[in-house]
Amino acid sequence: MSSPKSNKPKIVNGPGGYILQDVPHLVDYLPDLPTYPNPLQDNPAYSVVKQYFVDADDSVPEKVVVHKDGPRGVHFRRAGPRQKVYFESDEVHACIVTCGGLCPGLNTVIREIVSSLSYMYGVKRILGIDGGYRGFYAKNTIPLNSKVVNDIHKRGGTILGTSRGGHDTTKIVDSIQDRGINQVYIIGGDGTQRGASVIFEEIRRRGLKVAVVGIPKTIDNDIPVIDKSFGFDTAVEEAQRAINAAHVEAESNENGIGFVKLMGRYSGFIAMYATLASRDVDCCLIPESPFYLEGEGGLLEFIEKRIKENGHMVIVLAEGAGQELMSKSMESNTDASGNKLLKDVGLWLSQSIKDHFKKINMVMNLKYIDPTYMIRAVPSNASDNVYCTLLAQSAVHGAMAGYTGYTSGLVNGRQTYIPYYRITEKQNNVVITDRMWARLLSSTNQPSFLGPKDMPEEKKELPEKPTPDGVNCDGVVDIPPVTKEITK
Ligand SMILES: Nc1ncnc2c1ncn2[C@@H]1O[C@H](COP(=O)(O)OP(=O)(O)OP(=O)(O)O)[C@@H](O)[C@H]1O
Ligand SMILES: O=P(O)(O)OC[C@H]1O[C@](O)(CO)[C@@H](O)[C@@H]1O
Ligand SMILES: [Mg+2]
Repeated sequence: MSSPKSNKPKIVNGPGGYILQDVPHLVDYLPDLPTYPNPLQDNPAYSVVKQYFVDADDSVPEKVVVHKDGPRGVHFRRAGPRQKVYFESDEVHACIVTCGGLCPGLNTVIREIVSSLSYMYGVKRILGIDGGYRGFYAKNTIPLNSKVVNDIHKRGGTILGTSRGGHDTTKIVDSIQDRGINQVYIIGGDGTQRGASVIFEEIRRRGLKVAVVGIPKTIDNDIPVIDKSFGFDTAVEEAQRAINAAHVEAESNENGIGFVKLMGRYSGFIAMYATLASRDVDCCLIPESPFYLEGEGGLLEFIEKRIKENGHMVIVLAEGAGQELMSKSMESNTDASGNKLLKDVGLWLSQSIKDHFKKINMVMNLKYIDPTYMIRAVPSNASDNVYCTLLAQSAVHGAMAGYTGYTSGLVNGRQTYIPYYRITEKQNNVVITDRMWARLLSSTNQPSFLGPKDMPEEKKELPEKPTPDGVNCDGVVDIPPVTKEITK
């Protein structure tokens, strides 16, 4: 058994400040692995496609907006099939697991991983892990094939079941090893990808020929680097139904307020995009943008003004917004994964608004709509289905090509392989000093509820300054990277 070589990030530096934040490969710690011709070269569907195989040097830039004299910046390895593969078809024993909260498109991703493995690479042994990470050691597995998954994309949820908590690395890797699994596809959010990273490290430590692949899932869109997560568009679309209903109710009642609470624990993307899409919303409240209720410039003053002007209004609230305003006595707990369990800000804020209008003796009709789970329990829409298909196919191509320890993700419209540390190092949040939030503020014509002096310093997006050696590492972890120079 070979010993692991290095667990440091693989960084390749090139001319003009080019940086490739590369992903691990099985040969990093198993250097003598044999390769095989990719079976796709004999597949009639692909043999007609010119340049179907991805060039080994293809990479995708993280940032597409550049300055004339700026460095070329960070790049990720382009996803797709390679000429050579590191697994023979009948050698592959794959498994798929889904973890964390539900998200539209989970079943599509499962279906497409199974289809890609079966139809493109002739793989016959694929297992579903039942009920998230703990399913590896506490439950029976579910055999998967093209027939079993044929129409699952039409259903919401995950046919494999999901859970929070239960990540016992040793037991999970023991189970992988005992079952002879050599490709692990892990679909989940930020917590899940952290778990995948730990599993990968343990597999590398044990020197196993096992590819560990993450597929990012989160309707909150809180995973960094990627353009957006699958299911997000579907969730935003579904939220429109609630906002429409809120608008109809608000318009039809005297001084009506339609009030919609949407998901978004720490990141308010769903509320922001649902608001931008709808145009019926007068006020959007998200966790990243603090607000206050009472007094000049406060939320209640704004609501009163808008009602007096328009006779009705619609408010969209992300569940994580305004948590700090609620009584400290309303204790919050954590879930099995350690995520903060939120207090119900929707009910609390509805009551506060009602109390305010009672106090000023003004008629007001508030209708509170909480579609929380409805927006994530639906099957994915057409565009998310296509997205899920590309993600799943890319994930499979990467594992077959021997890459491991990566998340398959869309960056600037291209499929890429992203090293785990970039996915887990921080959370994706709405930057309220960014143009997108400004666009929302001008669309709703709501105040920011912040004076310029209150602007959180750390949220200000500073122009990127090159590091002294002329390259911009943009938050790369502080472990010294394994660096290689490209000279061409
Ligand atoms: N730091 C970590 N190390 C190992 N495992 C983790 C870690 N964080 C979370 N996990 C595991 O990942 C799984 C999913 O985590 P979590 O419940 O936070 O959901 P998630 O993947 O972030 O999805 P979402 O938040 O979008 O619903 C859980 O089984 C949890 O035990
Ligand atoms: O009730 P559950 O399943 O823990 O999920 C709730 C959480 O899941 C999320 O949708 C993230 O997946 C959050 O927005 C929400 O707070
Ligand atoms: Mg999460």
